[in-house]
Amino acid sequence: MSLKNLEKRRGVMLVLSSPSGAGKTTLTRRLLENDPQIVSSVSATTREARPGEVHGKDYFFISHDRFKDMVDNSEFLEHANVFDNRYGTPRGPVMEALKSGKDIIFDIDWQGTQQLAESAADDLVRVFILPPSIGDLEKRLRSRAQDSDAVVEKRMARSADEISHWSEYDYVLVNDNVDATFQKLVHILEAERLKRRRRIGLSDFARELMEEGRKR
Ligand SMILES: Nc1nc2c(ncn2[C@@H]2O[C@H](COP(=O)(O)OP(=O)(O)O)[C@@H](O)[C@H]2O)c(=O)[nH]1
Ligand SMILES: Nc1ncnc2c1ncn2[C@@H]1O[C@H](COP(=O)(O)OP(=O)(O)O)[C@@H](O)[C@H]1O
Repeated sequence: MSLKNLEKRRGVMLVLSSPSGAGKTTLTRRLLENDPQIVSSVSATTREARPGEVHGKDYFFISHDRFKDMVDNSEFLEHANVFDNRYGTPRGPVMEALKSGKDIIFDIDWQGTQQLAESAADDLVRVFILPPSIGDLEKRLRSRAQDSDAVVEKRMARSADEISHWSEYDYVLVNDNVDATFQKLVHILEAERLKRRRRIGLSDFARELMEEGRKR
């Protein structure tokens, strides 16, 4: 057996959740830029695009009617209402990515994470991002300068609710220094990729080693 076969593995479904503004999007972008083995799940949403956001890259920006059709046709792996809008993970691209041995990163809230935990517990790795303080969270939302004051207020008002789900996650990172947090995320992913249950080629490899060992 070649060592190449040993590298075969099931993809990781890496979920990042946090209160809005804690840094999920920043960390996701960095991971995608630095690691060709991971792709991102592009959600569909009924919310308006922010300046600079690209349809099909950041989100699929769709109407409420279209969203409802997709729900009715079971096209979502999970979906939820967040901040008066609807958000959902299209099923097809996730299945394709996992089949081709890629990892896939999801920027979804606690409701979506719970749904994925029901349907794909073995593949899931859940990471919760906390801000160093509520003051920092607000500063980050305002400095991002892409939402109106009213929208920022709404996101801040929902932050405690989102944070209350922190203990449902496998890992919790406090995003104080973004470089340090990113390194921790990379280490989590590396370790999860090495987990025995994901490594499809391992049992054949070990069996062959044992057979050869017994012959000596
Ligand atoms: N359940 C679920 N939540 C999502 C999905 N896409 C985005 N979200 C969550 O919706 C919330 C709002 O996202 P967004 O409007 O982009 O604001 P942001 O959190 O400031 O980036 C965040 O908590 C996201 O994680 C999805 O497909 N499903
Ligand atoms: N560790 C950090 N320190 C300071 N600012 C940060 C840090 N991480 C992210 N930011 C900034 O905070 C704002 C919100 O981050 P973002 O990644 O959009 O959060 P989320 O996707 O969780 O809403 C952005 O302007 C981003 O550049």
